[in-house]
Amino acid sequence: MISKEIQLAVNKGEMLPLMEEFYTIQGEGFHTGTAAYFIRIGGCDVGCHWCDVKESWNADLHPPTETDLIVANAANYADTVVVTGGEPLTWDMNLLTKKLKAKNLKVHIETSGAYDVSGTWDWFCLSPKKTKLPVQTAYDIADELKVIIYNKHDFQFAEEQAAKVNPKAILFLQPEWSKKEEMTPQIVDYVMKNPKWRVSLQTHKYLNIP
Ligand SMILES: C[S@@+](CC[C@H](N)C(=O)[O-])C[C@H]1O[C@@H](n2cnc3c(N)ncnc32)[C@H](O)[C@@H]1O
Ligand SMILES: Nc1nc2[nH]cc(C(=O)O)c2c(=O)[nH]1
Ligand code: SF4
Ligand SMILES: [Mg+2]
Repeated sequence: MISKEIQLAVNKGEMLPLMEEFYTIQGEGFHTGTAAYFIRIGGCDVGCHWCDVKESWNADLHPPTETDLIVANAANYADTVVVTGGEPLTWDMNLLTKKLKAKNLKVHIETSGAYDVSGTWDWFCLSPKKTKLPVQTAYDIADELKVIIYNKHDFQFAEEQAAKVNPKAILFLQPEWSKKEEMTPQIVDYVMKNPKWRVSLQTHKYLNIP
């Protein structure tokens, strides 16, 4: 059990359950190949059965960490920070993003968009999930839409999500990692037939980096 004071600080976004932070190369989506400092915040109850970071789900396993400390660490690395999780929008992201931006960092998010949007984002990557669809604001502000393809039906889901997202969003299809042998060729065919989409691969896994 954490104390009432800590719970209050977490509610205000002064502390966040930090799972890990690491400097690496953005592996996915529009900014693939560019250096970024990743902040992975614990806690998610969206429940994707193929989630590649299930250890993040239980927020209680990740120590509430001062937002100021997270920001101080991030500022020592690249000029771009990617906030991910878990589901970062489980928490109030206003203070974290305000403080990161005060250090002149560009602030990106990886999110399912399932919860109310907090924080100010230079890049908003929306990866919608069938189990908990995004809130309207997430569709409105998304810079990229990244749909995970686990089976054939997911192409249909991708089109439904593309119809909901703002027209400026850049559209990506990304194979679910365990199904990549089967689904990547189908994605390649699909993108050639439907060139409004682009292919996104989890390149960090091919590179053996975090
Ligand atoms: C682990 S999630 C964390 C952020 C947020 N909860 C979300 O889902 O967007 C980061 C990204 O990895 C994607 N992802 C998770 N598991 C995956 C898998 N097995 N194969 C491909 N992409 C995956 C998610 O869709 C999301 O775009
Ligand atoms: N290199 C690298 N790129 C990523 N892009 C999104 C990631 C995530 O887990 O949110 C991720 C990740 O875990 N590692
Ligand atoms: S929303 Fe993101 S972190 Fe949560 S289960 Fe799905 S992929 Fe994993
Ligand atoms: Mg990842």
